Amino acid sequence: MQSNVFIGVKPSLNHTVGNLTNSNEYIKNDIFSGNYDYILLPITNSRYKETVKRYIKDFKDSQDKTFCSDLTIPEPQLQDISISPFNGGSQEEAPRYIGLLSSWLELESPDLLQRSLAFQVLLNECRYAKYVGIKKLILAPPKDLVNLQDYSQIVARLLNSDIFRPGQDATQQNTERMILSISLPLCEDSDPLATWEIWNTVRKLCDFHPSLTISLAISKVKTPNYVLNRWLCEPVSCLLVSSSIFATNKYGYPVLYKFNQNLIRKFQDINGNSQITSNDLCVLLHGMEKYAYSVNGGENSYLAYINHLLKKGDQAMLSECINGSNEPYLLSPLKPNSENLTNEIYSNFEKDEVKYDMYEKAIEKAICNIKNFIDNSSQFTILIAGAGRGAIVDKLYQVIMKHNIINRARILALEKNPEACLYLQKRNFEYWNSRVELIKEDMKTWKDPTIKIDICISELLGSFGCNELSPECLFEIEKYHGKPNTIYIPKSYSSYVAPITCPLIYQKLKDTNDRKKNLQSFWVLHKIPYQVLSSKISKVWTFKHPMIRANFTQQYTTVFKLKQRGEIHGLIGFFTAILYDEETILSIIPDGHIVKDKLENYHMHNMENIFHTKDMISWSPIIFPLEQPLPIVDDTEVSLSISRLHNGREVWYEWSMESFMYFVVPEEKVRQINNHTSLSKDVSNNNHDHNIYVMPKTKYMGYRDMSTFEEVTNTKNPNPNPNLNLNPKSNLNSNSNSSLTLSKSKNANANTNTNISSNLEDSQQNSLLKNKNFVNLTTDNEEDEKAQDFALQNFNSGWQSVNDIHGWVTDDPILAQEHGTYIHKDINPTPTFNLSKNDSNNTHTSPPNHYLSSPPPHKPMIILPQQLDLEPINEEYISQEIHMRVKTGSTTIHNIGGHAFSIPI
Ligand SMILES: C[S@@+](CC[C@H](N)C(=O)[O-])C[C@H]1O[C@@H](n2cnc3c(N)ncnc32)[C@H](O)[C@@H]1O
Repeated sequence: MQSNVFIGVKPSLNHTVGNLTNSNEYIKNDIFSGNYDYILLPITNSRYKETVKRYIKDFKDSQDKTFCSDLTIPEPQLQDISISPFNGGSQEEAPRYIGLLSSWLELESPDLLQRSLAFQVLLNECRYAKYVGIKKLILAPPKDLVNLQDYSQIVARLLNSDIFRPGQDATQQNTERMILSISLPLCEDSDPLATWEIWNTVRKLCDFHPSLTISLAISKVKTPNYVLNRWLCEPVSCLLVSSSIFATNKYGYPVLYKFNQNLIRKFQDINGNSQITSNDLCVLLHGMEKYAYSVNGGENSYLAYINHLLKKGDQAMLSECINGSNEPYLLSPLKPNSENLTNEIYSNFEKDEVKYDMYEKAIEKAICNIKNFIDNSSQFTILIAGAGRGAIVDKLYQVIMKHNIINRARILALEKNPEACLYLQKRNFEYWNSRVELIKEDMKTWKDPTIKIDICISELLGSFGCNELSPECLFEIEKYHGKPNTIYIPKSYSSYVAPITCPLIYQKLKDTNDRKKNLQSFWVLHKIPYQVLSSKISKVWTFKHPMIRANFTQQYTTVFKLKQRGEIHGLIGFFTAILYDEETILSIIPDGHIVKDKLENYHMHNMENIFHTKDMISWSPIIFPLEQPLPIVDDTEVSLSISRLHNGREVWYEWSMESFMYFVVPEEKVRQINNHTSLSKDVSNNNHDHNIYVMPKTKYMGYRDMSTFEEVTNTKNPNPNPNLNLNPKSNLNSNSNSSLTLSKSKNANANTNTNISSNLEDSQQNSLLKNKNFVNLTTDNEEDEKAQDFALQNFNSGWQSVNDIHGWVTDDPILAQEHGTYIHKDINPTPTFNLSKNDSNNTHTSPPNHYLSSPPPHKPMIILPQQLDLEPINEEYISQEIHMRVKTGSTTIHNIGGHAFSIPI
């Protein structure tokens, strides 16, 4: 098994400028020797930029053309393009490119002409890229966060052009899509989720277009886990790896810090699970020429190192694959009560040795227990309710033989699936000595007054526990065949939920024909990345057997705390089942989560069983999606209501959520508000002065766009959350449900620390590299300490890597110093392929060009709370602060009346 992660390179300027033959040689040598899978090159060069600028100037000067619609930007000429169109079109011959779209364009310009120009240039570049067979294009990030909508509008127009429409093959199946990938840093130092938020905004504005992806620049410092986990859920096309984030090992070879090795490994692991075709991950190396002199092995040693990391990852994935993991999927849950399972499904189930071993253990415990209180001569009856093809019957038979009680045990195997019954007949004859009585019945209607059961064994559990109707099925058995002391295996099962972000699922379901129905149904998701956003997973209900009363309907309301902002795309659902006792528990709750049950008991320690049953593969989690994603800010509280409903014919689930945030206000101010209005009243009706002060304790939320900033500073009452203005006449007004409630709860403000680990490569790279005689990358622990951090101090953030990729450089030393960009005087506008072969008269007459004519686009403006003009805070106020709970959003009630999905009884 291979992870399908590719390696690409942005060739150094030395290679791409100057001697044309050299540049071709570079590309040919490295691509064709199989070292690099991709080369990143600009689609057009600066000659095209000059042509376009001249054209726009002429356009402005001309009297008769004044409308943007009159503007038609010329397509690039041969001298304007950097990627050869002369590769004959055959896949074997063609080097594979990732195209870099022009970064000098002003997508967010207030000048409509500039925006029209930007769109047309990009369209020309995309069209050319499609012609030469490029599948991935990288677009520079927005330069100005005020105008994300304008930037996104151009992106959306591109994506909705025919260029990004997937081709059709002869069978009318979708073929590969062209990918447009926006480059951004993986993490923003001052606000780790800020760049994710930029991406999320653009992606939403572009309506989750399936061709829109992200290319992430890795930084030199450790990315907090919650940020990394967030990105792992996104459609990431490229990891931009600058040479400046490497350190050197004791032999002087470049190596990545342990946390960045792990980061690449995690992306490698998840690659291919994104549900997006033609989006295989590419690790893109760049800037190697800058440090080639500082490392052993020169530029090639970076490539060797990344190759080595990926091979190691492939090997690890191979061993995981042997342990049962497979392809990602999103499936409608099985309904074994109303539909018959196929042979293939049974055989897949039966591979799960862990589950059957746990059943065996539980059965043995139950039989030992029964032996204790039934006298030696008495018989007892054991029923396997829903025996399938007999895997649990096998286990029971083994236990009975082991305890030598075959003459005392009456074994009944009940199954309603006629095909599975054939299997049972065969096994009974071949393996069970015909000691098993087969009953071909539906257990809900099976009534034999002569049979009372001592042990009832079943496996009617879905990913959410009760969703395969175990309660309804077993209740009928209890009613007609139970005894007061019948042992039930499982004896209880519980369902759990947590709010998650899972944009890939939302994107997938949203683009289906029956969007509304699909976004209100529940699904089993396997190996598709998601992130639990809440601090805890909540137990919602438990079914116990015997049930005594037919309480099939359940309802649960709970509150989750969500520390980091994001978007909720649904609820993830898990189950646990106690088969016999605390030692025989099945659980699909992923490890490392805190579980909250109804009694507010928090299980963390001494509850090993609350973690995922090791190596059990039968069940994947379930997702209850949201029809519209619910956006949340930092420190949000989400209230959830979920119900299991039953009308005698069907069972279905309904779910809804509301989000709230807390504002910290001095009690004095609250009293002022109170004097004007009752607190539970709709805020929009209040007309008092909203002179609410923001306490410095309140965590800053989200990046701020400048317009919001200006607005709040003008009023001298800055509100640190751009998503919610406390003035009831503005934002809250739009939500007719908005209400204010008071709580004395404390504001949780823990910040995640980012530690820079100095753990370096500790692996057996030697063996891999033995056949490469130029390099030895091995380090050992002792030597790790001596790792040399050779990169320039300034050059380690993701933004710098993004700048480097897009050639956002300046020759102005002051700007360079200010923005951390390196200085490079000139980027030659000549194309990188050899024109002379085809057009010997062609000369390159463009003037020397500085890539930037305007100040370099660098880091978008991110304003921190310290920079806000806060009112001085009196310490006394802090002791008297009150937290105001403000509703920030709500969903509809999903699947009301079971209209989207229900499970027939
Ligand atoms: C999840 S499978 C488990 C099969 C088997 N016990 C095993 O673990 O390999 C559930 C089985 O219960 C059967 N089943 C579900 N509902 C039933 C019902 N109402 N009456 C009889 N059998 C039922 C299904 O046909 C299926 O074979």
